[in-house]
Amino acid sequence: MTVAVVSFGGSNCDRDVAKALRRIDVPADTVWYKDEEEVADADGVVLPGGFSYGDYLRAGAMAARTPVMERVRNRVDDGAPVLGICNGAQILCESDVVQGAYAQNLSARFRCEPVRLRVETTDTPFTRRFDEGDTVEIPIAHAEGRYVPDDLDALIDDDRVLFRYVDENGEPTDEANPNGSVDNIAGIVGGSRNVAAMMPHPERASHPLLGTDDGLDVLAGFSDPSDG
Ligand SMILES: NC(=O)CC[C@H](N)C(=O)O
Repeated sequence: MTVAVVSFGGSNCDRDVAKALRRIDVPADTVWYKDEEEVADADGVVLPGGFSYGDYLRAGAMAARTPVMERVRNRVDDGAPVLGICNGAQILCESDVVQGAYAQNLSARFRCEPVRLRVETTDTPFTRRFDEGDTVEIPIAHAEGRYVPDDLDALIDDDRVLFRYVDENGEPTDEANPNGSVDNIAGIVGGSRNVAAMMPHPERASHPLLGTDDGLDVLAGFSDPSDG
């Protein structure tokens, strides 16, 4: 599986994700957003974190309107694994690939800290290595991370909540919610369960030296399923 990590002007986590993927033997490289054919040919796509176009208008709003997003949408429709991380998640919402929107954190502050997440569904490439209810530690770093779904009931009924922010007991409390996301939602699933959007950064949890490598099991969604 060859993964294209799409770099926009202002992306800043693109090389980190590509490196983390290569650590788990997934061939991955950054692809400039103008190189649309490379995205069209990739087996999987990551929209990485950062501040595309300086977060002007709303975070992700401008990147969502670049032509490469048509290619990303095609890969989603084809069933390829596609992951939006932080700014990438915002871009997926802004382009209506997944439902909902990201608003400013309730604290009105940029929050950069480790958070605990509970795996809410294992029926996605990105969580198939977990058991439902497992918790992982993966850092966040955002100012506009308050997830507001269009239709919360539909998300829940379709089992499309990927992660929730939880406390040390695995409970989705207000204190554990770093940004005021509705129902503590930290990640969601779209398409035919092959596309996911999440605010925490798995590439920042990809080596014991970073304090946790829990994120590698998420990125393993791009590995061949037969590798276990
Ligand atoms: N780390 C990121 O991707 C930041 C996302 C976005 N620019 C925000 O601050 O909300």
